[in-house]
Amino acid sequence: MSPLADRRFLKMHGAGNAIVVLDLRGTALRVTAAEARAIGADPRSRFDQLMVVHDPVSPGTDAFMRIYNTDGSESGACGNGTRCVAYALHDDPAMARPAEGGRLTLETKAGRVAVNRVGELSFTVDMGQPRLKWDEIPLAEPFPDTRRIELQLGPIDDPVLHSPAAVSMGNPHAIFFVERDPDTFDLGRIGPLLEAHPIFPERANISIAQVTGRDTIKLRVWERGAGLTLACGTAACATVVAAARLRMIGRAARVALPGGELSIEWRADDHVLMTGPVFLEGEGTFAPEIFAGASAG
Ligand SMILES: N[C@@H](CCC[C@H](N)C(=O)O)C(=O)O
Repeated sequence: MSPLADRRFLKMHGAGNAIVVLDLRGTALRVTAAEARAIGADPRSRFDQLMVVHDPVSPGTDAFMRIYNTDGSESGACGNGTRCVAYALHDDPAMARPAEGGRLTLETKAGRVAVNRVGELSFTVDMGQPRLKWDEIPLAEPFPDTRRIELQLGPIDDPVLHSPAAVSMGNPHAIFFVERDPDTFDLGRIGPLLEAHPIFPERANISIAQVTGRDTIKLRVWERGAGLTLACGTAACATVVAAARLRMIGRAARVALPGGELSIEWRADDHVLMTGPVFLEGEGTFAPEIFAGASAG
């Protein structure tokens, strides 16, 4: 029997990105990859990301977050999930602790992020500094320090999809800028091929972005380990950074995703701020039977 049986969770979304929040503070429990897959496979707790809240690790932080994709893999960052965790730590009666009011500092395996509440259901996350040098985003071979990767796409065979920008926001992103509506691309077919392209030994989140104005971008994302999602906060951040570096926009933009809109600002001090909504759909407890056969990591 999994120790997660009957544990309470929150079902939320951030701009359409499906998030489950699980509070494991005060315990030594750790979610295995198999348990994460089992939770995501149950329609009651279906998620794009499972955000597991642990006791803080470093001084000056409020909590440590482990972030799981539907395939059980872990990520160093999740923008939309971070806003959901911040909401839970502020407002959920079972999770909020009086000392946690105001600004929160949350830690992941990729580093710290600071979160400010800017509205009842709206949060701004300081996502930290983007990493742009090729040796800081996992790539299989050394590449010249040019702004884009040259990819041999083979089976994709679409002359428009070439030379993505690569940006790490604590997780790896490859962004294809295109001049037509991202909806006209078959991202469900292209995404898995690119996610697993041998150039990305840790795989990558794949974005198709259209700059629609001086401060507006339309974006669709195939997420590493999760597939097509309605929104991806770190992809929106990475896309604005890449577009600004390519002089396609200024340093701030509203990013329209299928599930909602995020406002991104790449500040002069190099930090990327992401502002967006959260929505609480409900809560539940994990049915013990979903973990049958899910004990292996
Ligand atoms: N949806 C997230 C990103 C989640 C992690 C990603 N799939 C990865 O594996 O890096 C977001 O809002 O940033």
